[in-house]
Amino acid sequence: MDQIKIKGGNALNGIIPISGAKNASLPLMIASLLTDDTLTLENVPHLADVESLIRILSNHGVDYSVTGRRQSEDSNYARTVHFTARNIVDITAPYELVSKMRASFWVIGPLLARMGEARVSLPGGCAIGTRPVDLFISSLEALGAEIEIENGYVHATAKNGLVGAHYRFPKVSVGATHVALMAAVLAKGDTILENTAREPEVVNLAECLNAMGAKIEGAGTDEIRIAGVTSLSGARHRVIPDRIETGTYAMAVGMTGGDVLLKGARADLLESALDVLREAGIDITEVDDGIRVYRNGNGLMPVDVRTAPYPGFPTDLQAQLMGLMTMANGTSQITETIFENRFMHVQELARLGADISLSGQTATVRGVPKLKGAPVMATDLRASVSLVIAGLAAEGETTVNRVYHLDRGFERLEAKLQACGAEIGRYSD
Ligand SMILES: CC(=O)N[C@H]1[C@@H](OP(=O)(O)OP(=O)(O)OC[C@H]2O[C@@H](n3ccc(=O)[nH]c3=O)[C@H](O)[C@@H]2O)O[C@H](CO)[C@@H](O)[C@@H]1O
Ligand SMILES: C=C(OP(=O)(O)O)C(=O)O
Repeated sequence: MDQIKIKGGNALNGIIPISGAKNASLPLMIASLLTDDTLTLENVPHLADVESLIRILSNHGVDYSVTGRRQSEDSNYARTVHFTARNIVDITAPYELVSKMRASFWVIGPLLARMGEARVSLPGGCAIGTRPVDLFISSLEALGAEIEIENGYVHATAKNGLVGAHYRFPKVSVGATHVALMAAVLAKGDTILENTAREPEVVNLAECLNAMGAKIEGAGTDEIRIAGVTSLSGARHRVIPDRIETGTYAMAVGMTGGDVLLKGARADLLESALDVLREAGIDITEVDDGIRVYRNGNGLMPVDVRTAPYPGFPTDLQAQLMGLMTMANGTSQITETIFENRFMHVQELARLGADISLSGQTATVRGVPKLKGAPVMATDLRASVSLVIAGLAAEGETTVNRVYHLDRGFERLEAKLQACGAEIGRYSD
């Protein structure tokens, strides 16, 4: 199993290209199930989750092809991928595939809308919480689906098609918003969805669906209105830059000091996180081709933060912020409000010398003057990268085990950091 080894202490200086967003790519790829025409997505990152979803879509009968880099593209890696779901050959998403990646459950929306039936394995919980699917079920039922749960599978049917409805989510959910949106675009009549997630990835999906011929208004607000259409066509659409990768590297620079251009990043996608980093004393400026992050030798200020749905501080940056605050000049309080168990990184950061205590959903982080390298264990995607951030500043060597978690969501992490002066490498044991 691969390990990442880091020799801490080097400042980061240079350019880090920001990849296409994992959490935008996944729903966009799933949207290809809604049409028999080709959906072309630009700026799709090379990630384990993208590859897993390609396997799931292939099982439903989706063909895909990748085209090479074009003259206008400055990244060697961004891919343009074409997805064609000419014929859906299987409406079942089996346990073996869905259990590998939660977002694959989302195929339930387009399969139901296009085929009138879907049978999708329950995704189950994961290291960060129980993650139920009740909101997916109640919103699809509102659109006229009949749903039964049998043998670990959600079986949804709408033999005469879905019907537009007025539905209010009792709780904000990114995934359930994506799915209800993808289902409602092909429903008969109008749908109003209230208390919807406002995440930029929802906006990116709605723009793609509109380019395919859907009639959606209000994405990015808490009320989305959809006028159903009978069919969708293909389209060409670009995946937005990854705001979580952006925030992660900004925090890495905050941790080590240095001066880095996050090339292609969009500040408007993560204002609340950038505000927190400014409060911590990191210099952040929006420039023509991205975001410049700079910190000189001054210490970091502590911050108090609560995670919240967009536009609040993202839960997907909570672990990284905790890594950063381990070396602040004072005590920070970080409260997790989205997932009940997203603190697996606390004990691993403690192995590096961090002083963190947990009470309920709040972590109190007392800054220490230095961290010391140690072997640590990655437990989930964002927890893993918080250990990398801490390792970049720790004295001596940090070995991060189980790095397959990182490969789910960070494209070429070691190469990007090495290019800015970090001593970091991957080894197989
Ligand atoms: C692939 C992807 O985009 N994943 C993101 C997505 O996950 P995901 O879409 O799974 O997260 P949700 O927004 O749905 O979850 C928010 C909260 O709602 C709860 N919930 C959700 C659905 C449901 O039917 N019932 C229910 O109770 C969840 O357990 C959680 O406590 O948004 C999360 C919150 O920003 C991010 O951390 C994930 O990175
Ligand atoms: C929690 C995440 O992903 P997922 O919802 O796929 O588990 C994440 O991207 O941080």
